Amino acid sequence: MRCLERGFVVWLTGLPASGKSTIAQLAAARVREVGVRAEVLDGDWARSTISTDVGFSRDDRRRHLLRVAWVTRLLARNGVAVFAAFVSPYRDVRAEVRRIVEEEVPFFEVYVKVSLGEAVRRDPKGLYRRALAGEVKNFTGVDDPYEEPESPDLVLVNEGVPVEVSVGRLLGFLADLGVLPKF
Ligand SMILES: Nc1ncnc2c1ncn2[C@@H]1O[C@H](COP(=O)(O)OS(=O)(=O)O)[C@@H](OP(=O)(O)O)[C@H]1O
Ligand SMILES: Nc1ncnc2c1ncn2[C@@H]1O[C@H](COP(=O)(O)OP(=O)(O)O)[C@@H](O)[C@H]1O
Repeated sequence: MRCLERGFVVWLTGLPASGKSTIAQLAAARVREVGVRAEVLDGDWARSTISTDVGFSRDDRRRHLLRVAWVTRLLARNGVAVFAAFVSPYRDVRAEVRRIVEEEVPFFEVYVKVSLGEAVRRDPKGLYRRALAGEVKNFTGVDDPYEEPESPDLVLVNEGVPVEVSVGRLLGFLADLGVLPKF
């Protein structure tokens, strides 16, 4: 497995259940298939390891995401293709994340877009149901904001299409930019 001359960070943002982690995992697997090192970081991983001390208030999410940004930066500057999948609902915090990462490596904000209705229908963890019942507070999309990206590098409408289509679009985008070999 080889490192890239220059790694990069793909930052997938979107509602819970939009498909961020699935796209990140499948994209990383495809990158590894061509012999390049790839890493996935997502909310489930970070919140059970380096961010066990944070909840879902605005300040907590910010502290958590800036910490993650530094981890992605360290990996990418060592030649890893990094896929970070976080709800990251606030525009200003995403801009801070970008500033941290872009000091050293390319950063691409990718908006994984689905309607709230579709996210609620998927609800793989049953959290929307609990949030709508008032049992979970500050849940993004229900009683907490999701600020849509205004100028993302890429939008993946991950609804009404197989997830593989979104993965293909993401890898095509990265190959067109020349940061990854053609797939
Ligand atoms: N209140 C609240 N709001 C949003 N999400 C919640 C909340 N409570 C738990 N969860 C689950 O935690 C996952 C989001 O974690 P993240 O670290 O990605 O969130 S954030 O970027 O700090 O906003 C998110 O998982 P994903 O579905 O992977 O996005 C949820 O399953
Ligand atoms: N394009 C798609 N069409 C239908 N279901 C999808 C699609 N992409 C992902 N999913 C499903 O949506 C659910 C949430 O995906 P996940 O990757 O966990 O989202 P997130 O990381 O954004 O919370 C999973 O059950 C996943 O299999």
